Amino acid sequence: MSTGHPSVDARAGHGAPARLSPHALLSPAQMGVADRAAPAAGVSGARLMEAAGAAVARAIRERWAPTPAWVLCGPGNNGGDGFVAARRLRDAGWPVRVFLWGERGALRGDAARAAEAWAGPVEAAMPACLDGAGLIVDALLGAGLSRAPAGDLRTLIDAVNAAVAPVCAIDVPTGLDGASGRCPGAAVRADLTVTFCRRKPGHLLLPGRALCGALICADIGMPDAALGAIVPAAHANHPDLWAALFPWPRSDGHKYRRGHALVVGGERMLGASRLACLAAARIGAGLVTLATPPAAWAIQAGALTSVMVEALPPDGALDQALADPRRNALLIGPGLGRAPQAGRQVLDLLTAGRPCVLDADALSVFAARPAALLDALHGLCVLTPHEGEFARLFGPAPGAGDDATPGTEDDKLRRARAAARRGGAVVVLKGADTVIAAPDGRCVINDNAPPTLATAGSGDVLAGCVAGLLAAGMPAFEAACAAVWLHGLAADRLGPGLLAEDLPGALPGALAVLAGMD
Ligand SMILES: NC(=O)C1=CN([C@@H]2O[C@H](COP(=O)(O)OP(=O)(O)OC[C@H]3O[C@@H](n4cnc5c(N)ncnc54)[C@H](O)[C@@H]3O)[C@@H](O)[C@H]2O)[C@@H](O)CC1
Ligand SMILES: [K+]
Repeated sequence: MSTGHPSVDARAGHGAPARLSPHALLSPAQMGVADRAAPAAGVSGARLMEAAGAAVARAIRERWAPTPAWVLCGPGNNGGDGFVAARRLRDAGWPVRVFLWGERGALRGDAARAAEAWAGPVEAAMPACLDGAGLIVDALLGAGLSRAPAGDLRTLIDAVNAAVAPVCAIDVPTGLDGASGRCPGAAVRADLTVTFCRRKPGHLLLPGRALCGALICADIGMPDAALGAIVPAAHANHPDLWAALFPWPRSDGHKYRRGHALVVGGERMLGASRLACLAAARIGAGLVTLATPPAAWAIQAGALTSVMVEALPPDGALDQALADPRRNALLIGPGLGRAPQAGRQVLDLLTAGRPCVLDADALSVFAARPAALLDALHGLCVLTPHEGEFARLFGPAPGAGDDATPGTEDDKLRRARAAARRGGAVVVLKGADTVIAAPDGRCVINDNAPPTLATAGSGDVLAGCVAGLLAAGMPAFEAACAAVWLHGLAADRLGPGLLAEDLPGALPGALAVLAGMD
């Protein structure tokens, strides 16, 4: 069994099923597979549903003081979880009312039994029923979303969102596609979402993440054997995935052993390449050299202290800069500009066959001829495009109004994975929900980046972080995951008001947190 992250899926022992990483993200369809496999592994669906509803009731009681809880149940097992949660809250002394969207007689299996066990009144769900609620529990639809909510359901969702009471969603806010994070219509906005067993990509990808509110993933006793054959849709970024490969300085090391990053800068936006250089040095490269057009040399040399600055020849040729093989990681893009020689420089760097980061203009300069870049990439390359740069190379994202079928993963995961496969390189598709994809199909979603990172120059810092870790010897995919995580943590520690130039100086604090996680 391969999960894409063998390093994190430890074997429990001889003959025991593999334990799926807690950072694995399972699509709703994969959760359904586990659900159906659970009884054969000794855990019935009814037991899972009881554990799920109990976990919801527990999470609610931990977050809110007793208040009238109105539970909206739908026609499937998500509704069944709602009936269990309602019973558990009532048993704890809370005032509870249950409203069903659909016919009572249409409930089946475990959900029907959960409704029986509730043994209380079940009213019809309609928008006016929300009056008087102190808390709304959304158990309308979960993993079973099969099309855009319409008609009555849409009206009900709108009413939930208009109500003043806080909302706890079971599994996913109704209307959210757990596979993609997209909402093919209206979706509930929750304050708390309680999901089960493992998170889904849609809990981390936007807009889904923003609809979930606080997220709790509860253990409901899913047996390992039921999860064993599943290859996760992705993983959530976490040091467990890459910390074993993190290139901490060695006590017997010297600066050359820590690697030498070469950054190729341009003639304008000089701060961009400086930010990248400082980040590369802070995160772990032993030496950093900035190769710059002659016209910018004096300014760059005057502004940088621990980074070496050298002038390129007037035609921008890189043979001299690349002559020293100890310059083992290359970065081009920040502040590069789109002059004709920029494209040639990018291709020359790729020809060197060394670990290489391509960012910003190094990508955009190929907008009119993406194949020229994509055919030249190799497995040691990391591309760090934002959505605009990505679209120039790989085509536009589906529009916001696009009616993707739920569960088809027509989203950032699919696009990043396809781009990585096409280029044969690691792709970091940036955003508040950055996705890192490898050509072999591994995919990681990052969720620690604060919105304050949306500021000029933060991408240059990220590109420098990746280059610094490549120079220090980390493999490309793990270097990209580590850089994105440390970049997010550094920003988070700075808080509001951060400028990109604060980030390199905040990396030591982020590195200290990482070191303390061992
Ligand atoms: N390990 C697990 O995954 C567990 C899952 N459980 C629950 O089971 C849920 C999944 O149950 P189901 O597969 O029954 O799915 P749901 O309960 O989400 O709903 C399925 C029903 O909704 C209908 N439907 C879907 N989209 C619709 C739309 N847009 N408009 C109108 N009707 C629509 C379907 O036709 C189907 O009848 C999970 O979300 C979770 O809450 C728990 O009971 C226990 C364990
Ligand atoms: K729900």
